[in-house]
Amino acid sequence: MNISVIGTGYLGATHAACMAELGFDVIGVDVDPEKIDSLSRGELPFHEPGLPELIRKHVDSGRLRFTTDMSEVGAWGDVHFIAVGTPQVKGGTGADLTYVDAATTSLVRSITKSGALIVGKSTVPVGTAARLYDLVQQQKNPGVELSLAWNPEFLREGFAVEDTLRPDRLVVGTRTEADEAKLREVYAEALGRDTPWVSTDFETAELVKVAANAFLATKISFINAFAEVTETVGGDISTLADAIGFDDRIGRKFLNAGVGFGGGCLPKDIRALQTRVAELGLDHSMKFLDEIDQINLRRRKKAVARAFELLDQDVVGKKIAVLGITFKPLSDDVRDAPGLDVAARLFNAGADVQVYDPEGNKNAAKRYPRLGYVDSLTEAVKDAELVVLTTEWNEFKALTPADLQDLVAAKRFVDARNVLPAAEWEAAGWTFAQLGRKFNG
Ligand SMILES: NC(=O)c1ccc[n+]([C@@H]2O[C@H](COP(=O)([O-])OP(=O)(O)OC[C@H]3O[C@@H](n4cnc5c(N)ncnc54)[C@H](O)[C@@H]3O)[C@@H](O)[C@H]2O)c1
Ligand SMILES: O=c1ccn([C@@H]2O[C@H](COP(=O)(O)OP(=O)(O)O[C@H]3O[C@H](CO)[C@@H](O)[C@H](O)[C@H]3O)[C@@H](O)[C@H]2O)c(=O)[nH]1
Repeated sequence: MNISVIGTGYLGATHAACMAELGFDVIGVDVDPEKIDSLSRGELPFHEPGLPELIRKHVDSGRLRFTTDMSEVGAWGDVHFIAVGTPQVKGGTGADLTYVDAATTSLVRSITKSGALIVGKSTVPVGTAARLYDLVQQQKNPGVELSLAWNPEFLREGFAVEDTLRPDRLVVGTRTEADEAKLREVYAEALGRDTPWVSTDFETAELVKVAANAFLATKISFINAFAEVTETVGGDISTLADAIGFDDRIGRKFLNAGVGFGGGCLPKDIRALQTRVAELGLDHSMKFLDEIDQINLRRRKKAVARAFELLDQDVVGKKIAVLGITFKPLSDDVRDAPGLDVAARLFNAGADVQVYDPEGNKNAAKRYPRLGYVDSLTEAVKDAELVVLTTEWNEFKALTPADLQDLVAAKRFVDARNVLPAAEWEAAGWTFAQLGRKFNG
């Protein structure tokens, strides 16, 4: 079976390489020639653990190729996955579907192989698959049988390869048994490992994806709302999370309080869901997600407020080291990253911000070129009046007071991810603040 993947970003490049790993011949298609050049050389243009090795392996074996020319896959592919971006629309809160629409239209026009199946993987508002199904039927070439299915993706950046090869569930929305059977064939190896297979209609498949992300976002903002309370009355947010997490109906995962969620998925997906549901006339059903968003955004302001408190409300000209700029560890992705937001706010307030992230500096510099970027933790913290930890890379989680005390100008630390032992830092003479703990100055 020949497989094409349209869109070779974080999702598409991973999916293409993993499909090759499962034994298929794969072509990845993208409109970005630089991305395609890099992938064709076997080089991954972004950071994702384990993926460079897989891309290299299958480019070398000849099983994986990349092109900017859609017509190459039209006569060749049996299954075409759509993995292009669905970012937040500029100036609004809904999903921008122009890339999905453009990719589908140009793909459909190029397909000459009858019996091919187009499979949407991008995260889309409910109703998109049905609309695209009609578009496919209207625009397909004469004499060509073509169908469409929706197969949302649940991979996490940082674990993308593992999550694709060993997914915790597979969800497929189809309109015919033949389409479902074809997708079973694609995923036969994963299913051999007892992966739950959820076969459903288009609408459920689309909604499962955004429901999962909305639930995860809600869990994070739930604990962060309690962090606002413990910051005021005292108490320890991590102990609270541990204690409720022992109840396996609740579970401890995604209850880490801190500077909140970011990335290319959770923030835009909860906004797009609310927007879509309101469009459908159900203004109130997802209104709570607005509060989830607001709680999350307040966490970034709180991290900045803590920095101000530690510097006696005067940040102008003060050197502040910001450790971690990506939205989470093991990724170079800075889309809607809380750390980058915090760094930019401190810079805009007049601080001399020096950022260090093991993988994210390059992407962050494209968005905020005026921040200072350095290549090591040591350079970032040297002579700093304040250190702010915003992404919990292992390198930062392993820090001890002794590592920094001779480098900094003043022993002040904001741990905005609550990953360091506060008592130890305080005992070593640091003015040490976390989110979700009362700060007594
Ligand atoms: N990043 C993740 O972890 C993840 C996980 C699950 C689902 N998703 C969803 O997957 C989709 C893609 O996300 P991403 O993070 O990979 O985005 P991305 O921005 O990294 O990649 C999108 C790619 O699509 C390409 N593209 C745009 N228009 C195209 C066209 N007409 N033809 C061919 N290529 C085109 C872009 O050049 C880009 O390389 C989104 O809907 C996202 O919500 C992402
Ligand atoms: O307890 C927690 C857990 C996570 N986060 C933050 O939440 C964000 C998102 O984390 P995560 O969900 O691990 O990252 P993504 O790679 O964006 O993955 C999410 O978004 C993807 C795209 O839709 C989905 O496929 C995944 O299932 C879903 O977890 C990050 O900023 C984390 O720092 C917290 O603040 N506290």
